[in-house]
Amino acid sequence: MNVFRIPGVQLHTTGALMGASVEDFNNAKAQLGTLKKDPGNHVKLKIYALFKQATQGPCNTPKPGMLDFVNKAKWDAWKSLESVSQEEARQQYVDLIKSLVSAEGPAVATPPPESAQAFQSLLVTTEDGITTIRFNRPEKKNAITLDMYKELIDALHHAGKDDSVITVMTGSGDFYCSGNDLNNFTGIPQGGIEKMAKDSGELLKHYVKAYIDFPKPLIAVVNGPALGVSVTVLGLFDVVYATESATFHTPFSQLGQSPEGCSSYTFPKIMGNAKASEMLLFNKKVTATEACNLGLVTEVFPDGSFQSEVWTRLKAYAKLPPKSLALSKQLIRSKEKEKLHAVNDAEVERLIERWLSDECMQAIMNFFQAKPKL
Ligand SMILES: CCCCC/C=C/CC(=O)SCCNC(=O)CCNC(=O)[C@H](O)C(C)(C)COP(=O)(O)OP(=O)(O)OC[C@H]1O[C@@H](n2cnc3c(N)ncnc32)[C@H](O)[C@@H]1OP(=O)(O)O
Repeated sequence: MNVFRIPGVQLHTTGALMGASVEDFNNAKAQLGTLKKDPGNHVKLKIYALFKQATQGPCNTPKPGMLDFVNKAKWDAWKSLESVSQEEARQQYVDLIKSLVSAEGPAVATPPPESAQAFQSLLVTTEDGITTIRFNRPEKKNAITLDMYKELIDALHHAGKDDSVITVMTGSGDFYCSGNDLNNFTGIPQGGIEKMAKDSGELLKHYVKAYIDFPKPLIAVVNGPALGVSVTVLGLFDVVYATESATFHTPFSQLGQSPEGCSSYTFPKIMGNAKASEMLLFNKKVTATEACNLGLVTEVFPDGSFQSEVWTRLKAYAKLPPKSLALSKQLIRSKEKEKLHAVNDAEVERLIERWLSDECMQAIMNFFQAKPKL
């Protein structure tokens, strides 16, 4: 029995684990004991929670008392992963330990690999020639906060320059991403609501620009339902693989908003005006198969074999000549880059007006007053 002792947190590593990569999991566990630097309480709690979720599944112990701070923090961390499958938790555990160990790499002059950057709401790893950017707020269906937009811009910037061959975006837990975090528009900051809308517009413009200008093959692994801005930017990906239970929903008019992510141009181009209008104007939620028929999704896989089939394929892609891939992608995308930037500017300008509208404010209040979900 190995015990990795963190003050107040003990991980006893016994018992059989589900799934095929017990060896990876055990290796990660062993590597945990070699860490030289304390990764901090936030990361330690995440390690603890992922370990429990991977080995025992959803939290099944009674909630500790309020004054039992350490055990309550551990309980909350584990509980927050209740929608994460054991297989997913095990993968995240392995990914997180790898990123911590690679951050400590050999003490040499070269900076630690970009993939080692620890983000608050993302899990970014580089392995087998693939940089994976994983939305990592499963307890909030991977909704994107303002800071998360900045982290995603940063992660894409580094992925575009690191030594990986392709970049993959996917989600933790049972959702791919539920789009913009609607809390982004609730607190009115200093400078008032106009400044908030303008600043959000600038942030969104840079966020979408990061996709337009991304230099390498960018692949979405849509592991569950996708909403809003996580759907609209799919038109800027090179390949979109989806599990059969995934859905794609852009509830803009319901929220008093308007399309972003260049979808006002890419969706009609991909699927025709009428089908694009059903999604972007009339809030039609489509299944993975329907999205594939529309051309938004490249291929749909059975839920049971999705992860293994897709990652086997992606690892094969990552063995291809990197410069040929990047330069061919740029050839395909360069013709429309100017147009896409102009569309992004126009969409952001419209959204700034929408965010200041009564329609939008009322729609967001409705959401938080627990009106029927979208
Ligand atoms: C810089 C600014 C850029 C802005 C760019 C604009 C983009 C446009 C968009 O993205 S529009 C789309 C926005 N997204 C939504 O409107 C989705 C809202 N969420 C829902 O409808 C539902 O939560 C759901 C369908 C995604 C999932 O429903 P389910 O019943 O399965 O789960 P819960 O509702 O209980 O969700 C679990 C907790 O997660 C919180 N949450 C989920 N999505 C969001 C979100 N987008 N924003 C904020 N919070 C979200 C939900 O509130 C629950 O939290 P709780 O456990 O604390 O209650």
